Amino acid sequence: MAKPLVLVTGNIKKLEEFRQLLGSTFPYEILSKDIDLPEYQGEPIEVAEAKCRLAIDHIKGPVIVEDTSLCFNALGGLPGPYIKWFLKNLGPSGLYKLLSGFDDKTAYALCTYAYSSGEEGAPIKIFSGRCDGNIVEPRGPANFGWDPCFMPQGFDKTYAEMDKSMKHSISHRGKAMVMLKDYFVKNGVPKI
Ligand SMILES: O=c1[nH]c(=O)c2ncn([C@@H]3O[C@H](COP(=O)(O)OP(=O)(O)OP(=O)(O)O)[C@@H](O)[C@H]3O)c2[nH]1
Ligand SMILES: [Mg+2]
Repeated sequence: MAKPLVLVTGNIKKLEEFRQLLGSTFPYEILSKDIDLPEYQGEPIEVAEAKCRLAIDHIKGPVIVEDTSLCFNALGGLPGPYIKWFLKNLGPSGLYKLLSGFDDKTAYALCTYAYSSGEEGAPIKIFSGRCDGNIVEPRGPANFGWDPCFMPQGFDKTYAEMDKSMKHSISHRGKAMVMLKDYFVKNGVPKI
């Protein structure tokens, strides 16, 4: 029997959105595993690849990992992959204040999925999704990370103020998931 795909994440909200986006009709079994993977430094793709390599060592089968960046254009793309620590220490309102000295409040959210079949020598496949927007004063429920201070371009609501189906239809994660699903539809999952 084929091994299930394992999404390795320690973040319950990411897992929740992953399951919602994947939908119930996805034809493969998905398990999740909370392994506290190290937070790597580097470009988003390098970070996702490094996480994926480590996840393969743990799972020894097909794995998916996700890394999320929030990039402020006025700061040359920072915090980027380091958003977790900025958020932890500053909160959404502190992220907004970080840009108080800049006219440019534009930012983009980036979701990078890295997938490997886990087989010896198998490549790591990358699927990225980007959503452009602005950093605003926090609005809406503070249920998930920086959602209250990110307002996607062309909308007057923050991610936090949107209902989930609206967020999913335009979000960084929603866009990455379209590509990930498309890959599995075309290639299937390995029978190992
Ligand atoms: O408001 C948000 N809307 C989102 O859609 C979203 N996606 C991720 N995040 C936060 O951004 C950081 C990424 O760091 P991250 O990718 O390393 O995740 P993580 O360490 O929490 O989990 P993982 O690495 O075990 O999968 C973490 O603080 C996440 O909570 C989001 N916040
Ligand atoms: Mg992490």
